[in-house]
Parts: sequence; structure tokens; C-alpha cells
Amino acid sequence: MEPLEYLQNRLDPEQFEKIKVIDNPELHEFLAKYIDLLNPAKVFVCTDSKEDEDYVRRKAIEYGEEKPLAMEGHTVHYDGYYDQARDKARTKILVPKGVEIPFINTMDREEGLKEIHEIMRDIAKGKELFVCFFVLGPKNSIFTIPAVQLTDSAYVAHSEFILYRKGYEEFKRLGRDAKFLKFVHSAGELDERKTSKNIDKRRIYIDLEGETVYSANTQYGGNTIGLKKLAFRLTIRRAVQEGWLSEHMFLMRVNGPNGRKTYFTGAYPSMCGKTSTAMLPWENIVGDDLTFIVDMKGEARGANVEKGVFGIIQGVNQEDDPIIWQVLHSPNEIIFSNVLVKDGKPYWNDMGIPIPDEGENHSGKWWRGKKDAEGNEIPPSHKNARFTVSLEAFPNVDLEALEAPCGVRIGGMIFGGRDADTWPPVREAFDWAHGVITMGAALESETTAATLGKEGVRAFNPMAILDFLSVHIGDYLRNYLEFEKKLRIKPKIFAVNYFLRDKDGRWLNHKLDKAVWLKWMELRVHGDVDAIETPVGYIPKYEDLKRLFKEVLNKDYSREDYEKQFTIRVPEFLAKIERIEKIYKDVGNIPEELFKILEEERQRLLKAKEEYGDYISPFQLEKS
Ligand SMILES: Nc1nc2c(ncn2[C@@H]2O[C@H](COP(=O)(O)OP(=O)(O)OP(=O)(O)O)[C@@H](O)[C@H]2O)c(=O)[nH]1
Ligand SMILES: O=C([O-])CC(=O)C(=O)O
Ligand SMILES: [Mn+2]
Repeated sequence: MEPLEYLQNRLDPEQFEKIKVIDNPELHEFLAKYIDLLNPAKVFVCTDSKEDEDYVRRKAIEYGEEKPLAMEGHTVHYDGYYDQARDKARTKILVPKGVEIPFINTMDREEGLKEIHEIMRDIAKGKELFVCFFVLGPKNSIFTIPAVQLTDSAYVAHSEFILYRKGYEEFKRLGRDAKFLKFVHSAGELDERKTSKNIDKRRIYIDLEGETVYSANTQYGGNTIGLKKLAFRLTIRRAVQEGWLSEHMFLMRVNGPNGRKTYFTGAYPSMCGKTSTAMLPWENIVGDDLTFIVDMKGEARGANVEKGVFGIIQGVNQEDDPIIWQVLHSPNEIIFSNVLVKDGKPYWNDMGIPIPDEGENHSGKWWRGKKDAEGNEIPPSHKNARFTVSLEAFPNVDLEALEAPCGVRIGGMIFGGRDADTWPPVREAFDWAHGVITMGAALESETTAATLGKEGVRAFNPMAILDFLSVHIGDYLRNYLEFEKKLRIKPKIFAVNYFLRDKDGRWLNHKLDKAVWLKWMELRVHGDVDAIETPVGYIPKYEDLKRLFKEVLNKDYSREDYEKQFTIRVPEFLAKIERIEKIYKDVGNIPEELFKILEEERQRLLKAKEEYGDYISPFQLEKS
């Protein structure tokens, strides 16, 4: 049967009409195939109308996937107790038989497709299936990538309405020209708490060739929200093939002297500070997780892939995060996930106010001291509990930049991670290649609760994208190095480390110190301050930071703190180069330039060590 004919038979006339007017046979075929496979009781097609969005929102509550909270617009959603983070082990990239790609969890495409299609057969039985259209990037711009989502979870569809720009009209406009991404999701059978029951059959399979991602028997956003990390695997590949960058980066405006606006991107692994940086109250947020960067007339231009925030709620408190706090306590449309609820109010770990001793959370009925099946005490909220809210709700959003069809010019690109003992708080690369290699490609960070598995383990995580990589790392890095050649005006590259600790494990910095590093980087982009040359890049001068700490945070910054934080730790840096070099040597197909740049850095460090010893005070380097 022809796909359109099938759809006409299968859908209510009202729903069918919405599909029929999109002139795209590939779409019709896709819809017919997966509606048939998933076999839902009914199908709802979302246009860009407010009524359709309202319908999805209502269904999320009717089907019990979300519950209303006391404040208007607020709901809570729970994922299963063992479904609280991204499942790396069961997320696989489907590749032709025999193909292996370093660092990537791959699977034979034929086999994978067969398995997932079997898992998905009749999986939506008795449920309603939502067909949703969105775009990645601003509408009608060079960044725009259309995408269609099928899901039997009203929570997933609802999240996407908050996080992405609507794309139904765009599909209609583009017709057959739409080169779109496809997402098929089913939460599978649900238990009495409306959480996915068959976790053993949880699968996230990414078919690069068909630009389709399948996700089954899971609800956690990172595993299910098609346009987020699932699309990210597909766009990384497109970017490498087409010569642009698709990155795990925030995008923000740092406000310089005399009203100067400078845009920065920042790539840090999951749970390592992207949202908290982009949300600094006196700067402006454009995006907090995913950025597309293209070259336009020799400039690097960036745009937020999304238009909302799926942010970590643990630790959000009135003092450090005043804006998020305010937004979370106002009648905005917000989905709280995996938090503690008592009397219709949400609570989370480390929120800076007393938390009730009982309520409902991701484990069901909860009381302080409750233990899970493994004997671990269950905290009030899960560490990876999140809030989903549109950026429009934030008073500090740069709306013009968010919707700019040509994006914004990027002045600086930052790389960072959880590094207890090596990198100083902030440092500038000597040039593009030095930054891309020693800061981006050499990034290591401790694992976090954003993925299932052990936390706090130092792990190689180049450009903060290792979990999402879908091409050979060598090709990915070559694309980065090549990208520079298209640029007339090159962003400066920086590295930050918010997570440096002393010997006793205490943090060497406060959470808001990052505000000072940003202002310093802004000045450096414009050549407004000098810096100290070290073997690993440029670092700030004490006088400049002292002044900025006073101006930005009204704090006194001592010489002792500066010296502790900015001492160049030669043995740690050398050990890191050793580790990174070994990793890349073992994989092959790596640009030669990477080894050259690491070797040069090693030689600079060895020379400095001879002259100054293992731990070099910035004051010593400043004098020389
Ligand atoms: N010690 C310390 N913790 C920080 C700092 N900045 C952020 N954090 C903590 O890091 C955690 C994650 O921060 P986010 O900004 O939400 O992480 P993200 O990079 O946006 O993460 P994803 O959404 O998972 O990609 C939170 O628990 C913060 O409290 C800092 O400067 N110092
Ligand atoms: O995708 C998710 O699960 C949330 C996120 O931003 C990340 O883990 O980097
Ligand atoms: Mn992320």
C-alpha cells in the first residue's frame, strides 16, 4: 500500500489532513512505516498551533507522566529509579559490518536495526503516538535542520515543545527539499508510577546512514529527547562532512567595558558548569548546551541549537544562581524531573533551605534515611534531577542573539572540565591549533552523575563530546584544525578549570570566581590587558585579577590565593601529556600536528622545570 494511502486509513481524518499537506514522500514513508511498527491506539499530529501544544501538555498529565505542582505552569515528572541518566552502554552507533571506530560503542547496522525493530514491534500498543515537527537552530537560517519526532510519551513531546523551535510550517515550506533528522521513541510498557518497566530492553540506537535514532524502554531526557543528545550524534557527523562545527557548548554574551558585547562558547562535559556559567546574572545567556558554529565571510558565527534549558537542579540556590532560582519560583511553564515533592512544592539537594523529611521522589514515597535495594541511602532528589524551561523565561536571555539568522560572531571559545590537580583556573592558548590540541583534544574530566556508572573517575573527554562522537576522532580533530583556515577573524581559545582542589580535597575557588575569569577573557579577546607567558599558554596577571575581583564580585583577592591557583604544576602537566599522547598514538589516523604540538608543550615544560623546578609560581614567570 502507498504510504499516504496507509496513513489515510490509519489516522483520523483531522490528523491525516495535517500530514497530507506536507509534500514529502520520504516523510510519508517514514511515518507509515513506524506507525505500523509501533502500532499505537491513536495518533496525534502536532502542528505549530497553540492548541496542539496545549493538547500535548494536557495529555502528559492525563496519562500520568507529569503531575501538576502547586504553582501554575509547574509539573513534576519521574523517570524510573534505574533510568536516571544517559545509558552509555546501551547507546550504540550502527555501522556497516566489521567497522570499528575508536571510543565509539558501535554495532553492526543490520543486526542493530533488526534488534530494535523487534523490540519496537507493537511497543506503543494501547497508547497514543505523537508526531511532532521541530527545527534545530534558528528558523529559516543557515543553521536550520528540520527534524521529526515520533514518541508515545507526552512528557517527551512536551519537553521538546519547551526546548525546540516548532517546525511544522518549516516542513510545509520546504516540502521535498527538507533534509530532515528522524527520531522514533517509545517509553515501552509503563508501571504503576508511569515509568518505563522493561529497562533490560532499554536501547538507544543511532543509524547514521538513515539519520534516524531509535530509543526504547527509557524516559530520561538524555536518552529520549530526540533533538538533544540523539540529534547531536547525527549533527556531529554532518558537521565533519560539511566543514562546520556541531559542539557540546554553551553560547553566551560577556559584557565588556563601554557596552562592548563579546560572545563566548564553552565546551565542558555534562555536569561541569555550562549552565552555571551561561547563567551568570550580569552577563547574557544565548544557549547552555549545544551550539552550531559556521564560517561566514571569514567569521566564526555561532547559534544555539535549542531554545530552552534542560538543566541540573542540584545545587541551585538563591545566592549563587539568583536568576535560575527566581525562574524556578515563578509561574513559568516548567517540568521538574526527579525532585522531591511535598505538598505540591519541589525540593532538591543543596538548595540552601531546609528540605522536608518526607515526600515523593524518584524512588516513590520517600523519607529521610530510606535505602535502595543496593543499601545506598536515597537523597531527597537525584543528583541528575533537572528542570526543563524555555529560555524566554529568563530575564538575562539575549533574545536577539538567540533568533539571529546569521548567529553571533564568536570572540572566544573555552574548554574546561573537572580537573582536581593540573589546569589553572583560566589560561589562553598561544593560537588556534595550540588551543584545539592542548585544551580541546587533551580535555580530561571526572565522570559525573549525568551518565550511569561510577562517578569521579578521571576520563579522557576531548571537546566534551566523547559520549556523543559518531565519527573517527582523527577526522573530527582534522575538521577543527581545518576550520581555522576558513577564518579571517579567529576566536581566541581558552581553558578553564573550576574544580581545582588543594591537598586536602578542598576547592581552591568559589563558584562565582568564574565570573572574573570571563571578564578577563573578554579583555584578552580585545587585547586590553597583558598576560604572563607560561609553557602552557598565557595566564592573567595578579593585578588585573585583583582589580576584576573587586569590580565584579566586590571581593579582595589575595596574592596567596592567586599563587596557589595559578602555580604551573609541571609534573601534573607532563603526566597529562603522557596520558593524552598515549591515547592518540594507540588509535591511528590522528593529524600529525597533534603530536607535534604536544611535544612542543612538553619541551617548554621541561625547559621551565630545569630553570624553576616542578611548581612554578606565576610571580617567578612574570619577572622573567
Ligand atoms: N565546585 C564547583 N562546582 C560548580 C561550579 N560551577 C558549577 N558547579 C556545579 O557543577 C554542577 C553542574 O553544573 P551545570 O552548569 O548544570 O552543568 P552543565 O555543564 O550545564 O551540564 P549538562 O547539562 O549535563 O551538559 C552543578 O552541580 C553545579 O553546582 C564551580 O565553579 N565550582
Ligand atoms: O543530555 C543529557 O542527558 C543532559 C545533558 O545535557 C548532558 O548529559 O550533557
Ligand atoms: Mn549537556
